[in-house]
This record gives sequence, structure tokens and C-alpha cells, in this order.
Amino acid sequence: MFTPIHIPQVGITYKQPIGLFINNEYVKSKDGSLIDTFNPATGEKITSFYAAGTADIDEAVQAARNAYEDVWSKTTPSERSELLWKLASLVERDKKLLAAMETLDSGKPYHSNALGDLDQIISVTKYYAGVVQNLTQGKQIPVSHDKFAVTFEVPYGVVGQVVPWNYPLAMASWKMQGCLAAGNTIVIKPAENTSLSLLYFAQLFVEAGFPPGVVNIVPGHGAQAGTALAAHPDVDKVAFTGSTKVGQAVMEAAGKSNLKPVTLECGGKSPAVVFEDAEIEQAAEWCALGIFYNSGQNCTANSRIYVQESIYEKFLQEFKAQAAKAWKFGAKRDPFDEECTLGPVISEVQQKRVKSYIEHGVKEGLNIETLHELPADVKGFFVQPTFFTNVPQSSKLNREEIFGPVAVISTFKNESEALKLANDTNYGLASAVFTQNIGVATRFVRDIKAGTVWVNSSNDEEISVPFGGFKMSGIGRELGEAGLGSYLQTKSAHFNLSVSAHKL
Ligand SMILES: NC(=O)C1=CN([C@@H]2O[C@H](COP(=O)(O)OP(=O)(O)OC[C@H]3O[C@@H](n4cnc5c(N)ncnc54)[C@H](O)[C@@H]3O)[C@@H](O)[C@H]2O)C=CC1
Ligand code: BAL
Repeated sequence: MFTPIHIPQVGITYKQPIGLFINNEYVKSKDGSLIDTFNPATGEKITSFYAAGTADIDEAVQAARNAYEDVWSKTTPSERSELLWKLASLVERDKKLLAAMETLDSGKPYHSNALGDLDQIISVTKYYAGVVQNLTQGKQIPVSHDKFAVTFEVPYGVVGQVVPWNYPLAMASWKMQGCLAAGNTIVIKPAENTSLSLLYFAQLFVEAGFPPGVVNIVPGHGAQAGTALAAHPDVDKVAFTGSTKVGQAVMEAAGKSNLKPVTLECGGKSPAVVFEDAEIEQAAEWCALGIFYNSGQNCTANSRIYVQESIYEKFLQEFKAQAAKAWKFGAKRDPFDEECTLGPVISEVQQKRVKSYIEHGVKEGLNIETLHELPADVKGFFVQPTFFTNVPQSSKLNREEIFGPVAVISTFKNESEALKLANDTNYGLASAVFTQNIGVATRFVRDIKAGTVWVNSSNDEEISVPFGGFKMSGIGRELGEAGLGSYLQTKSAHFNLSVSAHKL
């Protein structure tokens, strides 16, 4: 159930679990099927791990159900808090190892990205360990002299979670820590191309003292394991992060099976709007980060940048300079190298997908600019940082989520046009506005249809602040107190104090 993996760049050799994690044990999948996982920076195979099928999902859900009914539902918030504190200290201990796994398996730069993901995971774990200690939700409602009611916030029970590959452990932690704190048990499916770190993380739950069955990790293909989880009649709630198309399928499966509630964090086509009075250097730096960080594989990436006409040329120059300086493959194109801030995209499929958008722009005769040449025989799934300029608003480059290091930069004349362009999308996850004018900024915050608005920054989310989308970007919220609330439901109890018979 374990295979040795050596990561020479950080001098680490460790034992990688390759089994499904059910009831605090690693087990083979029932049909023995495996998934190969690859290093996106080289294209080479790292290892294989077991893939869950429908029967394995049934077993994991049963384990989670037993753990919920027999043990976890009887724990107090402070007992759960204590386990989360222990978990946080174990993540701190193993931070470098976990970050190295993320880099190896997802290609994200170790120094600039993966270590930061781990810092966020430690923070989110401590945050929910703290928040749950103050879990005092619920109300007493006076109804009449002889009657009062009380509401309780109670867990759902067994929660199914499906997470993507762009932030493998971080997206899992955004979901799991709040869910456990609220008192639910979990069956979680990592993405097929980034399951290694979560499989390892499972051991930290055991070491921290989480009872068997509270956390179950079932890597597998979306169409089989993901569908089985979303459609399972004994799963009480499902939470998903990934594409909008799959989010719709998850919602449909949830509705058709047992009407389980869903939380969806889906795609985005987030605008950044730069007004002529903005600090241009600052705006360019944030906008470059907002599209090139994590090679653009962010649901909140500011992939549409709108700049006021009067500062357009100046902004472009500044954007190019800032982007070229900050976002680099590094001489060795090795995400473990300190110089590398721009890794490969996750897979050959994703590389082809992103490149097809670039080719579409070229075919349409749009102005294209690229940074940092790549050799023709480059190994690994690298994509050059790219931006297009004269792009019609109707172009698919402006309408579809590319999920790679590709931006569209366009102009606007005035405030009302800027808002109209920014809102012209089916998505509504995030947005950014750059201006020194408090009135312009505040009107933008009021009128933009997006779950997050950054004023004079971009993509710097905070774990204490709710995160989630409007429109086709999703349903529900993660992070912050809302991230705990997403895993609680209200129960109302009516208390009759009267001793006489009820009168109609
Ligand atoms: N919002 C976000 O953070 C993410 C958005 N995406 C978007 O999706 C595009 C395609 O990437 P994919 O890897 O194909 O994303 P995806 O949406 O297929 O994958 C995300 C997760 O959903 C699972 N999944 C796939 N089909 C499922 C189903 N029918 N039922 C339940 N779970 C299922 C996958 O196994 C994975 O764990 C990207 O180019 C990007 O636009 C992808 C990953 C993350
Ligand atoms: N920045 C984490 C959320 C996401 O982009 O998927």
C-alpha cells in the first residue's frame, strides 16, 4: 500500500500511500484498477494509485455513516477543536514534505506557490479549530406566554466532497476543516491527476487522533467515483470545486438521488478594471499576479483586464515589464528551483486546451504578445505567458474560462462602460478595481455582480473572508464563518409550557 518516492531537489525520500483511505486504513480498490500520475514539469510517470469504483464509494460512505452515528455526532465542539489544533501542528511539522509532493504532482513552483499553499492550510486548520470553539449558533424565540422555540445548528451527517487539481491540498482543506469542525464525517475524492498529497495527509488525521471513518479519501475518476458520490442516497450533502459543466452534473445527480444540498465552487472569467487615476505600477503588478500566479489555473484569475483609454499604452508597458520580471520559468524550468515562479500547467490535456485558445486568437488575427520563449523540444506541459489586445467582447477568449496563463486586455471609455463590460459574463466569481477615487471604487463594489471584489489588489483571498460565486460560478460559500455554516443546517424545536388542553 506504500511506494518509496525520492524528490532529489529537496533531498526527501518518503513512503507514498497508494491505497484508498477508508476507516483509517489504506486498502486496494475492489476491482484493482489503478491511475497513473505524472510530473507535469517533465511528463514522466511518478507512480500509480488505486482508483475507487462505485462499490468502493459505497464502502467509504458506510464507514462515514457508522463513524457519524456512533462517534462523531456525539463529540463536542471543543473535542473537535482539539483534534484540529493537533492536525495543524502536524501539518506544520510536515510542511516541506507536503509542499514538495504538491510541486512534484501538480507542477506548482515550490518556493513561490506550494509553501504558500501549506501556510494557508495551516491557517485554515487553526481558524476552524478556533471558530468551532465559539460555536454558539441557534436562537431562543419567544412565541407566546405558553410557548417558546429553540433553533439548533446541526451537522448534515455524511458529506461528499470532490476537489480539483489546481490547489490539491488547499481546496481539500477549505472544504474538510470547516466540515469536520461542524461535526460531519467526510468522503472526499481528490482529482485524478493530483491525489498523492491528500493520500499522505490522511496519515496526519490518524496521528492527530481522528476516529476511523471520520475522514475517508477515495481517489478515482470523476465519471465513476465522483458521480457515485454525488448520486449516493446515503450522502447528506455534497460540496464540489471544479468546472461549471461538472458542477451542473453534480447538482443534477444530487437532485435526482436524494435532494442533497450542494455547495459549488465553479469557473470564472473575472474582470480587473483599471481607471486612469489608479497607481499604474501597483495595478499592473496585481493584474499580472492575478493572471499568471499558478500558471493562470485559478478560478478567480483576472483573465479579462479592462483599462481606461487614456492610460492604456502606459499600462500595457508596465504590465509587460512587471509580468516579465515576476513570472518566470527559470533557466532549468524546474518548479523546485527558486527562480521558477511559473510552472507547467497540470497535464497534456490542459496544455492542449489552453493552446487551442491561443491558436484561436492567432487564427482570428488578434494582437498577441508572449513572454519568455520556450524551446521547441521542451519537456513538460509549459505554456508561455500570453496576452491578447484587440479582442471583440463576443470572442470566446473573452467569454470562456481558459484556465491558463492567458489574458485579454481591452479598453473602456468611462465608468458606465467599464461596469457594463465587467458584468458582461455568465460567471460571477471575483473582480478587481483599481482607482484612487472612493466614489468610483464604492460604486463598482456595489454594482459588480461577483462574490468577491478586490479594491486595489487582486486574488489575495483571506481564509477568514467568505469565498464563492454569483451566477454560474457557484452556490454557497467557503472560508470564514460562512464556511462552517455551509456544513450546518437549522433544526427548530417548539416547547409548549401550557398544562391545559389545546384550544382551537
Ligand atoms: N473552479 C476551479 O477551481 C476549477 C475549474 N476547472 C475548470 O475545468 C476545466 C476542465 O478541468 P477538469 O479537470 O476537466 O475539471 P473537472 O471539473 O472535470 O474536475 C474537477 C473535479 O471533478 C471531478 N469530476 C469530473 N467529472 C465528474 C462528475 N461527473 N461527477 C463528479 N465529479 C466529477 C474530477 O475528477 C475532479 O476531481 C478547466 O480548464 C477549468 O476551466 C478545473 C479545475 C478547478
Ligand atoms: N485561489 C484558490 C481558489 C481557486 O482558484 O481555485
